[in-house]
Amino acid sequence: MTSVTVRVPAKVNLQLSVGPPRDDGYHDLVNVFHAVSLFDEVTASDDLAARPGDAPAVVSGGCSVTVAVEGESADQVPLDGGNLAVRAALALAARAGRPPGVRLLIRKTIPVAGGMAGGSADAAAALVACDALWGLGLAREDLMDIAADLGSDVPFALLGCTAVGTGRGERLVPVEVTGRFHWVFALAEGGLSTAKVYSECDRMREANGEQVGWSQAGETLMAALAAGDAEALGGALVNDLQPAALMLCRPLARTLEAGREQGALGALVSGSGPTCAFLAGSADQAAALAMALEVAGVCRSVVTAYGPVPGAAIIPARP
Ligand SMILES: C[C@](O)(CO)[C@H](O)COP(=O)(O)OP(=O)(O)OC[C@H]1O[C@@H](n2ccc(N)nc2=O)[C@H](O)[C@@H]1O
Ligand SMILES: Nc1ncnc2c1ncn2[C@@H]1O[C@H](COP(=O)(O)OP(=O)(O)OP(=O)(O)O)[C@@H](O)[C@H]1O
Repeated sequence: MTSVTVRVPAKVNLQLSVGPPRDDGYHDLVNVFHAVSLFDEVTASDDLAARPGDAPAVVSGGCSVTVAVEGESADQVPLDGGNLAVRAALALAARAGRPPGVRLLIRKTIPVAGGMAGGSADAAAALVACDALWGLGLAREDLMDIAADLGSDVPFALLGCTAVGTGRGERLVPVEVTGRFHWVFALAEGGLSTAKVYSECDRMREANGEQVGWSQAGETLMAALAAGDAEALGGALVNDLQPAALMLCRPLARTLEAGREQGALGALVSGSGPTCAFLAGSADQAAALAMALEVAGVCRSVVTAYGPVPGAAIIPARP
């Protein structure tokens, strides 16, 4: 039996500027992605023998994919063709002369439907793992193309670190960052649908008669990243989806306020939410802030992480 394990990070959006809805239903973005040290792992193996308790295999074009999920909110992750990692394996197989199949095991730490691109991360990890397992050796650009078809956040999960995404968020330019930034994430009860948050954003803008102008990556934000200046970065964080996420999930306003009161350098909803992200000045300050948020009881649970970290990468086999 041969297996390949890939570790892949979550993301937080440092700037998420959302344009008007396009004809295809998507929105043009200026999306400053930042990969943080909260990781899922995806193991791809060629052991295709059925095991008791297996979900039915998803078969397409002669390729059979079985998936199992462990860890954070595993019961909320689909085990059928709706699983993004399964879709990734099948998309790669279609491109690669249809290998017989793969068994995927996903170990989740990234919150499900939390605005931290957990499903996208698993899709990116499955691409890298299956590419290695099947000995395809596809070029990064080819994996990036397949990733972009799977979802707007998937290419960034391959790339990692910090990058500006335009278009749907799939066209990426890496950003130079000095040092390491320390984050606290307040995980919420339940999740938010990304599509619903975008439509709520459109609805609120229309109701408020808001005109949406052209945007670019913020100069203060870029300078803060280049200088490794956490205080400046905290003041420059922007998320256009935040009002919509707060409208759909009212308790988040209190979570953000609690973090600000406890001295966070910046506080915002991560992507489409409902996870809230807080920037701290050091690892010690992040630990203290995490403790204070736990005590305040304003969320389901709290985790700390740092960024930037690299994108999906193979890790050595465990003995
Ligand atoms: C909110 C973010 O996580 C920020 O990085 C992303 O923009 C969402 O990326 P994602 O989850 O990979 O989203 P996709 O799977 O591509 O699209 C899901 C849904 O989100 C909406 N969507 C997504 C990306 C985008 N640029 N405009 C959109 O309007 C669309 O309704 C789409 O049907
Ligand atoms: N491998 C996967 N892990 C988690 N959810 C998945 C996966 N595959 C499919 N899904 C489905 O996708 C939905 C969104 O999950 P995900 O964790 O990717 O959300 P998200 O982090 O809010 O995404 P994003 O930040 O990219 O908008 C889930 O409710 C789940 O039904």
